Amino acid sequence: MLSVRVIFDPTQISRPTAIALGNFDGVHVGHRHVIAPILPQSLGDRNPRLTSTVVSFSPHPQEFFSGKLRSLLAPFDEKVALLESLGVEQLVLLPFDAELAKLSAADFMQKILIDSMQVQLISVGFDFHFGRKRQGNVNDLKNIWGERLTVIPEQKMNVGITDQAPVRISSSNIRTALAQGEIDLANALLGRPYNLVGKVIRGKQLGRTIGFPTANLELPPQKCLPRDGVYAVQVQVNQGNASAPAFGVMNIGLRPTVDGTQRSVEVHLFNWQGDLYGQELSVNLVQFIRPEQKFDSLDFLKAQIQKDCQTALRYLVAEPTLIC
Ligand SMILES: Cc1cc2nc3c(=O)[nH]c(=O)nc-3n(C[C@H](O)[C@H](O)[C@H](O)COP(=O)(O)O)c2cc1C
Ligand SMILES: Nc1ncnc2c1ncn2[C@@H]1O[C@H](COP(=O)(O)OP(=O)(O)OP(=O)(O)O)[C@@H](O)[C@H]1O
Repeated sequence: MLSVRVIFDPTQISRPTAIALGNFDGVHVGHRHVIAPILPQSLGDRNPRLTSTVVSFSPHPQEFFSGKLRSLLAPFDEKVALLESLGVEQLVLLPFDAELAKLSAADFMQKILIDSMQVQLISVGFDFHFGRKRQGNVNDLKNIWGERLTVIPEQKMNVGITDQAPVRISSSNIRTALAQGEIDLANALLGRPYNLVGKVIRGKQLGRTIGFPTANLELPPQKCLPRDGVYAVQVQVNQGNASAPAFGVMNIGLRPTVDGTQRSVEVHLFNWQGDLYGQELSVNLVQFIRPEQKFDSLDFLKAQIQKDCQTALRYLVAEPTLIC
């Protein structure tokens, strides 16, 4: 597979281009509909010269205006890997600054899309807006690109078994589902299990004293964490070029029983022996089991973790495959 080129400097853009425009945090099911028309396999023989390109802003406009970092479903490395797995050839990160924020919709189309990127084909979602104060919309793009513009209608999903209204597939709805521990919903909207990838770092090493050693994960600072509590998880232990699958339980939280003050993300792997320090774990969330609690003693905590492991195992064996 070709690796995706990441471009921060607009003079380096490989052009002419076929582009999908947007932020694409998490590269969820809706995003994949928007990206599909500009992938090399869709361009085919009709447009062999166009570079398949995703265009986002960096920093995200909300970060620029608020001065605050957003929490992300897929921080930079993860986003690049996800786009690469789809077959995207180029990710252009337009530097969002005061000057770009001031560009009118007409100037954005002329200076950025036409002059700088030589855009031949465009795909966007129905509600895409651009230019100063978000004044530009799909009609403005249509006036220039005509039939060469694809507008993807709103993608929704039926979830649950009752007569609930379909849910919009959006990064915001996935973040909300994670914050509420609704892992089934988050995973359905993403089209894959929500995943935490991090290096194993040293904890207080108390876990082994209660019979449940845990691998403490170091995650990218902007990674969106789900609700604090205990989860059933599928894990890949990445050791150099090899990787080994495992089941386990994960706790996210402050660990009030041992007077923890910093939020930690720790995983206990079933039937695992050996040191994991420095190795990378890729953890798929399968099911939220319970909120974190303060126990009166380590013995009570230990008894509860034993029950958590049994509960997790029931969910995990019911999962058809181990997808990482
Ligand atoms: C499945 C599981 C559930 C846990 N639940 C709680 C909990 O409800 N309350 C709590 O204070 N700590 C909880 N913990 C965290 C333990 O306190 C922690 O693993 C232990 O203190 C070891 O920490 P260490 O890895 O820093 O040594 C849980 C850990 C695991 C693996
Ligand atoms: N459910 C959807 N249906 C159709 N198009 C979508 C959908 N979600 C996103 N898009 C489109 O995908 C592109 C990237 O959008 P963006 O990343 O802002 O999406 P989002 O998931 O709605 O994010 P957020 O929830 O943070 O607003 C845009 O062109 C947007 O219009």
